[in-house]
Parts: sequence; C-alpha cells; structure tokens
Amino acid sequence: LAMAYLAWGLAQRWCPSSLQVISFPVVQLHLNRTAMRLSQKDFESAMNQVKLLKKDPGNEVKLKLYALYKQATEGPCNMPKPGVFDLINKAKWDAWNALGSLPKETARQNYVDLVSSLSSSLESSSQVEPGTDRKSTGYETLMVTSEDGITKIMLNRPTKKNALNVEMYHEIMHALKAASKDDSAITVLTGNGDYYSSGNDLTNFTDIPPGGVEEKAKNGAILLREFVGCFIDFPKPLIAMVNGPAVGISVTLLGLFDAVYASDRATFHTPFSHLGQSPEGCSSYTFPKIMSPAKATEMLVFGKKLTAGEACAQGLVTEVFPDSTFQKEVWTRLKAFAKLPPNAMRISKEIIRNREKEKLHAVNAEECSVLQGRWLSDECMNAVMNFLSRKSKL
Ligand SMILES: CCCCC/C=C/C(=O)SCCNC(=O)CCNC(=O)[C@H](O)C(C)(C)COP(=O)(O)OP(=O)(O)OC[C@H]1O[C@@H](n2cnc3c(N)ncnc32)[C@H](O)[C@@H]1OP(=O)(O)O
Repeated sequence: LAMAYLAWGLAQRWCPSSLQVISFPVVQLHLNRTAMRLSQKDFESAMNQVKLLKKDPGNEVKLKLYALYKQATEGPCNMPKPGVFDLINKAKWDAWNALGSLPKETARQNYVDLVSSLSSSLESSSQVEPGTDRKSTGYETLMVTSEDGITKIMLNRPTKKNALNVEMYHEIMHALKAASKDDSAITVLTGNGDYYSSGNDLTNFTDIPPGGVEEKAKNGAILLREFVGCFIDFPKPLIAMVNGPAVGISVTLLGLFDAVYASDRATFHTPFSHLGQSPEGCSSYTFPKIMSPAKATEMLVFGKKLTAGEACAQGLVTEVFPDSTFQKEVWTRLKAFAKLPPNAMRISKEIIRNREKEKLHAVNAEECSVLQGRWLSDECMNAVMNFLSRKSKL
C-alpha cells in the first residue's frame, strides 16, 4: 500500500492542478462578494504555493490536500466508493468522504491553512539543525500556525473526527506551552474537517502496558491531570472556534476557555454515563457555575446533547455564527482582538481567572482520581468494547 501511495504521489506530484481538472463552481450566493473574491484569491495562491513546495509533504498530507481541494471545488464526495482492491482510489475516496458535509467555504479555508502551515513547517524544518526537537517545527496530529498576533492550534485528525489520541494530548500540551511563550497575543483552538473533536480516542484504551489495566488507568489519570492543568494555567486569552460537533473532553474543557465561538453546525455532547465514565476537564465545577446545577446535570449525568444555540443560551458558548460565514466573521473579530495591547489582556485574564486557579487544580485532581476508578469498571470496559466492535456509536 505504501508503494502504491508513493507511486501515486510521484505521478500526481501533489499539485491540485494535476490531480484533477480545476473548475471553480458557482459559490454560495449568500456570501459577501468581496470576501468571496478574496477567499478565492487565497485559494488560488495556495494552489500555486503547493507547486512550489521543495519537499514532498508525505502521502497522508497529500491525501488531505486532495480531499480539501475536492470538497472546496465539488462539495461532498459524490463518487461511487471504489472497490477494496483499488487501493489508491479507495484512499482518495476515504479522505474526501471523511470530510462529510463540510461546506465548500470551510474546505477552501482549511486548504489555505494547511498549505500555509506546510510551507512554514517544511521551510523551517529544512533550516533546523539535526537533532532539534521535531515538535518545535512540525506536529503529527496538529497544525499550528502563528500570524497576525494569533497562534492557531488546529486538531488535525479529520478522518478520526479529531479524536484525541495519546500523541495528540502530548502535542497539544507542547503547543500550548510554546504559545504561552511566543509573541502572539491570543491563542485559538479549532478542528480540521467536519468535527471540532469526537473527544478521547477510544482506542487509547486498547494499548495495555505490562502492568495491566491498573497501570493503564493510573497513567491515563496522570496524563489527563497534566493535560487539563495546561488549560487551567494558560496565561493568554484562549479562544475555542468550535467548527462542528464536539464530544466528551473537547466539550468539558470549554469551561476553561476565555471565549467560545461556535458554528451553528456545532453540537455539544458529554455522554459520560453512557460510557460508564465521569466528568473531567473541571466541568464538574465549571458547568454548574456557568449553566446552573440542573442544566449541568442534564449534560454531564444524563448526556443531553445541546445545539450551538442551546449551549449559547446556557452560557457555555459566547456566540453562534452561521456556518457559511463562521470562519470569515470569527477571524475578522479575532484579528481585531489580537491588535489590543497584549500585556493588558494577559493581566486582565489573570485577574479574572487567578482566584479560581487553586480550586480548579484541586477539582482536576479529584476528577482524575475518580475517572481512574471508572476506567476499571465493567460499565466503562463494556461501553468501550461496544464502540470498538462497532456495536454502538453515540
Ligand atoms: C486519557 C484522557 C482521557 C480523558 C477522558 C475523556 C473522555 C471523553 O472524551 S468521552 C467521549 C469519547 N468519544 C466518543 O465516545 C465518541 C465515539 N465516536 C462516535 O460515537 C462516532 O464516531 C461519532 C458520533 C463521533 C461520529 O460518527 P460518524 O459520523 O458515523 O463517523 P464514524 O463513526 O464513521 O467515525 C469516523 C472514524 O473516526 C473514528 N472515531 C470517531 N470518534 C472516535 C473516538 N472518539 N475514538 C476512536 N475513534 C473514533 C471511527 O471509529 C471511524 O474510524 P474508521 O472506522 O477507522 O473509519
């Protein structure tokens, strides 16, 4: 399969104009015409940039470029599924189909972002000395870019609905630590593809160490505590751009963000009881404060899924935008925020958040310890097995 990808990659030279005939369809009429032209221009220039990349970005990235290009120009996957032995076309079809109903405008934006992160990461990685930490230049599960005073951390496992695997937990911590020290004024977390994130990657439960499930649960609790701690301590304004459905830990963490902007396609779902688990991300403390104990119970105990509008009415989301204008409107706003004096913003965040920090760390520790026990329960193990054996989805 690797050889087939390689051959395909060489033949196509990962350049969209050679992937398929380029034809730009009529774009959605309700978009502002100027914004549309600008976005089209960015898209065209990104396509040219791809041709200029000096290094092969690898087959996984080429598949992502292909899928985003097709989605941006033709919309959701409309080809019949290739047969199992047609490996190359099956891989391309899978990548495109995984984008689901992602709007063309968002696909175009994601294509531009991917090319931009690729240009900077491949350029800078060619400059780093051998042995330098690769994570300071490139990530496996994230796309991290920094411009206009904004560091953007984009969850980048769209074919897995941006589920958080162990590597992604580590990379997010790394990216947050780097962002806390870089010269950007604000930091944004968002997702690539049609999901914001489907939460914890349930296959994390399958890799059992020699010490057995007890050791697995203990390590999970240590990782989770450190991970959530990075959000509690993050010093700059931290904004979530919830581009699509959010599940589990990607929802609970929102209580630790300074603003949450959501597309009207987003939903918010914390099915912990269904999974035999209990709340994390400090949500057992932040959610009752944000939305009242009863509303928090509906979400965290009964697993009620909220629409973006409902989440906004309950204070979890700051503002909801139509999906067709979500990227444009939110980025315009964020670019204006990022021009404000950074030290003033940092100090104001500190004064709003600091008196809660100690409490939040204590809540985090307690939640992790409770979860450690839950992960060893039959209820949890059965729920995970059911998902992995494809018997259940949310
Ligand atoms: C160590 C720290 C622990 C922190 C504790 C955190 C707790 C949580 O976050 S609890 C929430 C856990 N998440 C879930 O239970 C979601 C499970 N996923 C689903 O129910 C569904 O996949 C879906 C509703 C999110 C999307 O359904 P659909 O649109 O039909 O897409 P697919 O199911 O076909 O998904 C595509 C692809 O992605 C894989 N996948 C999606 N989510 C996860 C996940 N959370 N973990 C692992 N894998 C996931 C899915 O299996 C498909 O993979 P392939 O079959 O290989 O294509």
